[in-house]
Amino acid sequence: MKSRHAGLAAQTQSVDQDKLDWLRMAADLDCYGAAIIPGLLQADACDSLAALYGDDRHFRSRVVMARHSFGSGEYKYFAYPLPARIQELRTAFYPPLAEIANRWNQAMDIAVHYPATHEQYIKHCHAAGQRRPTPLLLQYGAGDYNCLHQDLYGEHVFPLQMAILLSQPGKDFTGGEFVLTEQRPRMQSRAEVVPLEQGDAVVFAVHHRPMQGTRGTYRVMMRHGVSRIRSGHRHTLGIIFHDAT
Ligand SMILES: O=C(O)CCC(=O)C(=O)O
Ligand SMILES: [Fe+2]
Repeated sequence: MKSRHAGLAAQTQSVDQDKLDWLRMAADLDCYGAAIIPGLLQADACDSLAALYGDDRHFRSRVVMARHSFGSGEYKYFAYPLPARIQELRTAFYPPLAEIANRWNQAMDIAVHYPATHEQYIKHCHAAGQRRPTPLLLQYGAGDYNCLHQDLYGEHVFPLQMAILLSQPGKDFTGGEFVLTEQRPRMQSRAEVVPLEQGDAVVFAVHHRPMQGTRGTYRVMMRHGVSRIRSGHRHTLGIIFHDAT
């Protein structure tokens, strides 16, 4: 067990290893469907990523959430080539998350196996017509919110994704909590609020995860969203590992 998780950490060399506790993260993902990575990005890195929002050369499209009843606020999908830091995060986090995803698929009896590297995985997406990049920057103002949803963009779904809070709660904005819900079969939904500081990442299940019950393993449906921003502005970087049709 120990060596397997040491192996996980060794694969994310371009991110600060001291910040990563894969044993805890894997356990949190198994128990709650989400895990926090405290202080993944420094404040200046957060600020410069958030500042990209105004420069349309980095993006392939802009979505005004209210137009699609997704909530209120807006986001932009990055274009290829992704900014270096984002490409690096996507590549570095994929291998350890693929190990967890493969373990989950085994537990849920799903016959899909994720390859070891993101480069290999994205080739599968592209071959299946999912060629458009999905990393995104989100921007919310006072009164905005993000409805509970799942980021599915085609047949190929990598079951874990990551969001990094780029703004500072209490200073840049108030409200705007990251929220997850889980729907267990024939049971009422449970909500989980994920407390994030600026630069923290949350890794979470995209659409479902296995849960050990008394009569075996079952699938829990997961959704995520953001509660209403009470004041100020909030930016998030979203890293989704599959591409879109
Ligand atoms: O703004 C947030 O915290 C949520 C972003 C989101 O929905 C995503 O990254 O997929
Ligand atoms: Fe999302």
